[in-house]
Amino acid sequence: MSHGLHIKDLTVRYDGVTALDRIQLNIEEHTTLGLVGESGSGKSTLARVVAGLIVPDEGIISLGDEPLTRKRSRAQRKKIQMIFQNPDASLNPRLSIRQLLSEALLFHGIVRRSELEQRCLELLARVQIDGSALDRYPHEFSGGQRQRIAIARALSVEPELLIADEPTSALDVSVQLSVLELFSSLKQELNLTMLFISHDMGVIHAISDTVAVMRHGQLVEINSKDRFFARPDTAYGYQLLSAVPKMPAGTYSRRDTP
Ligand SMILES: Nc1ncnc2c1ncn2[C@@H]1O[C@H](COP(=O)(O)OP(=O)(O)OP(=O)(O)O)[C@@H](O)[C@H]1O
Repeated sequence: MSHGLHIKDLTVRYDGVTALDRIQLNIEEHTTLGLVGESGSGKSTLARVVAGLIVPDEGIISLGDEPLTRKRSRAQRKKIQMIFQNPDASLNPRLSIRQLLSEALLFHGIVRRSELEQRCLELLARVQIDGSALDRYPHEFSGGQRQRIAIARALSVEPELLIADEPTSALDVSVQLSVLELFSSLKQELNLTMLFISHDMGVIHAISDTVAVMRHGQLVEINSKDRFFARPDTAYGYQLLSAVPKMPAGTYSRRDTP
């Protein structure tokens, strides 16, 4: 089996409700899969089960040749990191940025203590946060900056797969684009393999190589980004694309006109 993520017959039920129904999916190494679908279609459940936060009822998740066990080892947990919609989900408010980054680095034995500070500064630089942040606390930063710090923390352990579940949706519109641009540049620089969830087709277009469409717990279409946006294979894919509001020419108000 090639590197990357491989999912076979993955099923998750919540109290009898089938949230994921025999999902088959591969994400090739160094590519980004954009996952779309209406609210309640199962996107977050897929993210959480791949991240190991939910145990599936059935199915197999493998990274490269390695099947991930139901109870994951520390080494397996390190390999898949997740960015949430709300960065506070992964940033303990009582820890300084230095502690937040160091904790993960030491826990997984990534660096020696003597190299910690240097590595923390490199991680912050990678997400365009000034080194003076090290001894500050999450609440001292804006939402966009906190999301950058959460990204630095996720990247600190050099994961094989990064999962981002609506990572820009909770941010001010003014910073959404800059965080998306950060994901795009990290993707290039670090050759990341990503599962990226968004309901925003513009975001999916900007970041994805492949697009997967979920509906009622099933994957109904998997397509290359270019093909999906030019001509989706399914009527449902087409419906999702046509629901995107378009700005018809000539609708700018006078105030916006230079
Ligand atoms: N903890 C839970 N307990 C019971 N049912 C759940 C739970 N989490 C999700 N569900 C149900 O599972 C289905 C899939 O939900 P999920 O959150 O994965 O969808 P989603 O596509 O991520 O939606 P959204 O875009 O709104 O986040 C829905 O029917 C939802 O109501």
